[in-house]
Amino acid sequence: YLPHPQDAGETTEEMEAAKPRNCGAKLCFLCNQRKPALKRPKTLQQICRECFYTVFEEEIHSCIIENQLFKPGERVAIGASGGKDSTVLAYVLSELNRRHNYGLDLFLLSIDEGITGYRDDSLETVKRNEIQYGLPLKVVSYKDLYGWTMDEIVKMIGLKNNCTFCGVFRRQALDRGAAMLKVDKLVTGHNADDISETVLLNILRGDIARPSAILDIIKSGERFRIATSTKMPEQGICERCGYISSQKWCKACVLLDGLNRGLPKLGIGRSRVHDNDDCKKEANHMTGSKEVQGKPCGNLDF
Ligand SMILES: Nc1ncnc2c1ncn2[C@@H]1O[C@H](COP(=O)(O)OP(=O)(O)OP(=O)(O)O)[C@@H](O)[C@H]1O
Repeated sequence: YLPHPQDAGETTEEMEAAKPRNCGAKLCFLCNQRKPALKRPKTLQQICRECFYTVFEEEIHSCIIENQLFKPGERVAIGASGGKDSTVLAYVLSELNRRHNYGLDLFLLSIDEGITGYRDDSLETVKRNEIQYGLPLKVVSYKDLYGWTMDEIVKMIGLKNNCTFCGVFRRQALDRGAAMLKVDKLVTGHNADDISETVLLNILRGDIARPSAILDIIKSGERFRIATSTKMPEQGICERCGYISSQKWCKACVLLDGLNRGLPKLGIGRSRVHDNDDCKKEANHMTGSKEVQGKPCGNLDF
C-alpha cells in the first residue's frame, strides 16, 4: 500500500510543492507521480496502473491475514476455469504465497464439463497457467465422473434447463476433485457481481427467504455469530454416491438417474414434476422429501 502523502504527515503546502508540474493534468491519487489509468469504484480514487496492482494485491493479503484464511503447510486447490477471475486468483495467490511465505501447497483444479468450443478453449489457458505459475494441474471431467458430457446432456434435454445439470454437477465435481487432490481448502474466483447476481435472481424468482438470509450475513459481517440456542442442520450422506446431502439422494444423483433412465426432467423445477404424477412420486421417493425443488439456472450454487 502506498500511503497518501497526507497519511505520511505532509502538509498541504508541502504536498503542493512536491507535486510534479503537469500543466494541470490530474495525477494518480496515491503516488502523485503517474497519470491515472482508472477510477476505483470502491474508493472513487483515480489511480495509476502500478498503484492499482499494489493496492489490489495488498488488500487481498490483508484480507487473508486478518481472517486467518490459511495455515502454513495447507494444501489449497484453485478452481481454475481459464476465465479472467480464476486466472487473476491463480496469479495473485501464487504471488502472495511466494512473497509472504504463506507456506501453502497450491494446485490448479479444472472441471471439464465437455462443452465443445468453450471449455476446451479455456482449458488451454489453464494449461498455460500451469506452466507460467508452476502449479500442478488436475483436470476432472463430467464424462469420467458422471458418464455424460454437457454436449450429450444438451442433446438429450435441449437448451432449456441444462444449466441446472451444469451447475449441480460442477459444484460436486469441484468437491470431488478437491478430495482427489487431498486438499484442505478450495478457493474460487467468485466476485461481488456473481454474489449480487445470485441474490437478485433469487429475489426475481420470489425466493425471499434465501436472499434475506444472505443479506443478513453480509450485513452482520465480522460480527456474525451463531446463537447458542440455534440447532444446526445435520449433514447427511447421499445413499447412492456417498456425497454430502441433506436428502436421501444428492441433487447430482437425482439428475443423473433421470438422465440414465431417459427422464432428464426428473430433478428439475417443481412445476415440471407436478405435470407428471409418476415423475413426482419417483422424485419424492429419491429425495425423501415431499417436494422437489430445482434451481433453474446459475453458475455455482451458493
Ligand atoms: N470449469 C471450472 N473449473 C474449475 N473452476 C471453475 C469452473 N467453473 C467455475 N469455476 C470456479 O468458479 C468461479 C466462478 O465461476 P463463474 O462461472 O461465475 O465464472 P466467472 O465469474 O466468469 O469466473 P472466471 O472468469 O474465473 O471464469 C471461477 O472463478 C472458478 O474459480
